[in-house]
Amino acid sequence: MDHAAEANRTDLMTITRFVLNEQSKYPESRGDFTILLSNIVLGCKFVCAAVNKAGLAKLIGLAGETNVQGEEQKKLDVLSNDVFVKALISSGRTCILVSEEDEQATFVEPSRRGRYAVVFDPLDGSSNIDCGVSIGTIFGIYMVKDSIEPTLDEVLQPGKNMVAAGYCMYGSSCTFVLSTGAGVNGFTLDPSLGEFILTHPDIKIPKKGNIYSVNEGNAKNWDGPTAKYVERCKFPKDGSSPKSLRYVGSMVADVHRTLLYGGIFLYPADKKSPNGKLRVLYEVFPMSFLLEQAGGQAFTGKQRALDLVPNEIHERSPIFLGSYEDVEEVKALYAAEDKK
Ligand SMILES: O=P(O)(O)OC[C@H]1O[C@](O)(COP(=O)(O)O)[C@@H](O)[C@@H]1O
Ligand SMILES: [Mg+2]
Ligand SMILES: [Mg+2]
Repeated sequence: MDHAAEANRTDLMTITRFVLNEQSKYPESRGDFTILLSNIVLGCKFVCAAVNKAGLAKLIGLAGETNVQGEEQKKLDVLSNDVFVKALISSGRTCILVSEEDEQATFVEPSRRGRYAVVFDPLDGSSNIDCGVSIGTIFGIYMVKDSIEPTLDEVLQPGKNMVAAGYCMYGSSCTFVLSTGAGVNGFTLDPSLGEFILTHPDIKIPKKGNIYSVNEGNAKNWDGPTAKYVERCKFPKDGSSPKSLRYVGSMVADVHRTLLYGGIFLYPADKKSPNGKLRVLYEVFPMSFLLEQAGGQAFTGKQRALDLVPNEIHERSPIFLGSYEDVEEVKALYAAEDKK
């Protein structure tokens, strides 16, 4: 192997340097975003370490509280939430925080306020914590108009207005995936260095995939278009081979695989949950932002997911996201249904 040529082709890039490079493209930038992101990265490293030793450090199991969603909180849900609230406030760059684990939004006290609002799911895939299956953290960032007297309107707005979104997956390796509106990049944590290194530059999702990802246990309650679409995945009429089913039950893990391999992830509405299960602000929006930035698309069953305007911070929405052509097929089925 021609090491020199190889060395000239690749770049040993940490996430800090990557974001500083991005920042240098905006001469007027004060570095606020870079500081905010470095605290989010620190929070992810902290949670990654806690997840890795969860079984040893008695961090498995329930915390004994219930969150606003009526879900029993896991110890790691509570710990991760505390870590991110601290990391975000101590960045001095945020004014509003919306967390899955907190009923109300947190308004940062004036002396520590900055001009970003952060919506986040501190620990996603909670049902998989105790069995050590991949889980993650999801976040979205808005630049607020008025950091002096911020109101909830700063976050109750379309996802397309976010300035950045990302997730960190705590799996066989710890992977941080980020978009600041100019493509999607993935970084892998080198535990020996404690550094996130650029390993997945400029991620582009394949136009079409051969994987579908859904909790088929809800099938009896699905609406017509969803049932028809999944039927087609299993019994294609166009002579193509059936899609493979993959479902981890952690949105971060199912979306990460979809982003890299292509295909579609869906959590549709059904008779039991007419708005689906996943939350608009800190699950649907960040993942839809990343998918669109990678060349895929995200659809609610009615509209482009990023055009949604939520009315309240824990609002849910059905979601179909993934490869462009696969989601296009779902959109056609809903359009046909609407015509009936
Ligand atoms: O068990 P179900 O109904 O398939 O739901 C799985 C979905 O619920 C979630 O676990 C909800 O997220 P939280 O774990 O953050 O509450 C998603 O990660 C996942 O996609
Ligand atoms: Mg979640
Ligand atoms: Mg969660």
